[in-house]
Amino acid sequence: MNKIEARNVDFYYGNFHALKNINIQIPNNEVVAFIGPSGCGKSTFLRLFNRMNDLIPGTKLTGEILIDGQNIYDKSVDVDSLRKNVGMVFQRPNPFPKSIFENVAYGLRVNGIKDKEFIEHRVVEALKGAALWEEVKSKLKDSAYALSGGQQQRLCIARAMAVEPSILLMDEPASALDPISTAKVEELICELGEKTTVIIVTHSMQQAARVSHKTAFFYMGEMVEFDDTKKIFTNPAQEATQNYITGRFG
Ligand SMILES: Nc1ncnc2c1ncn2[C@@H]1O[C@H](COP(=O)(O)OP(=O)(O)OP(=O)(O)O)[C@@H](O)[C@H]1O
Repeated sequence: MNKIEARNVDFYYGNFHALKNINIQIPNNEVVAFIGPSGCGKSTFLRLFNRMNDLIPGTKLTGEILIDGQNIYDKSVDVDSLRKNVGMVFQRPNPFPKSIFENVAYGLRVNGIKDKEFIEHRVVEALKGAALWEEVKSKLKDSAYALSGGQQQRLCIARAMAVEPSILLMDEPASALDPISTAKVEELICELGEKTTVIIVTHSMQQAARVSHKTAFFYMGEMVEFDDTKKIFTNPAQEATQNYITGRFG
């Protein structure tokens, strides 16, 4: 079964038709990149997978989004549990005004976990998984704001991963980072993709090529092409994709 499937998805902000009849099937434990020019709908589509667009008034969705075979817009779906299973990392690191430790423990506490040892274990594992442990192990009680931007972003990844989501959504996660931090985050994405389905929106085609197994190209609200990343970047089926990857527009 596919991990994520979109069937005939249309999405509107008021009268504006932002996504047009999107169909996609995303397998389990792969990294998928969404690319395309600014305003083509990548982030809008990404946010449908954890129902983040529900928070925007005047929006309308038709069609279905299935995760593990279940339509996540079904009335019976509990949105909190959905968001626990579908984590998200944003463009700018957004740590909470709390200690490094408490940032990562946050999701566990919100989920009602009280076992101190368990929480400690999970926090350490998540920080190690986010390749941040060595840099922060001696200052777990310090404010997260004392970290660099790149460290804060890895902290946000650790925070998202601490509750063990099976899907991680990343909206331009490295666009605010320097090249060294970007390389660390990219390495992390490759590792996470071994046990998590990762969807990453990126403006960097090099980044998409480095981290993803599959790539979807969007243009003006449509998904023009979805295929193996190698194919998209070497021999795309559509002329619009070819034009975009060769820098003829966007
Ligand atoms: N909250 C909103 N209200 C109204 N229109 C919106 C809203 N968010 C996005 N849009 C519009 O929907 C379209 C798609 O936006 P979206 O942010 O999904 O594009 P994108 O491909 O992620 O762009 P970028 O690469 O610049 O982040 C754009 O035309 C945008 O102006």
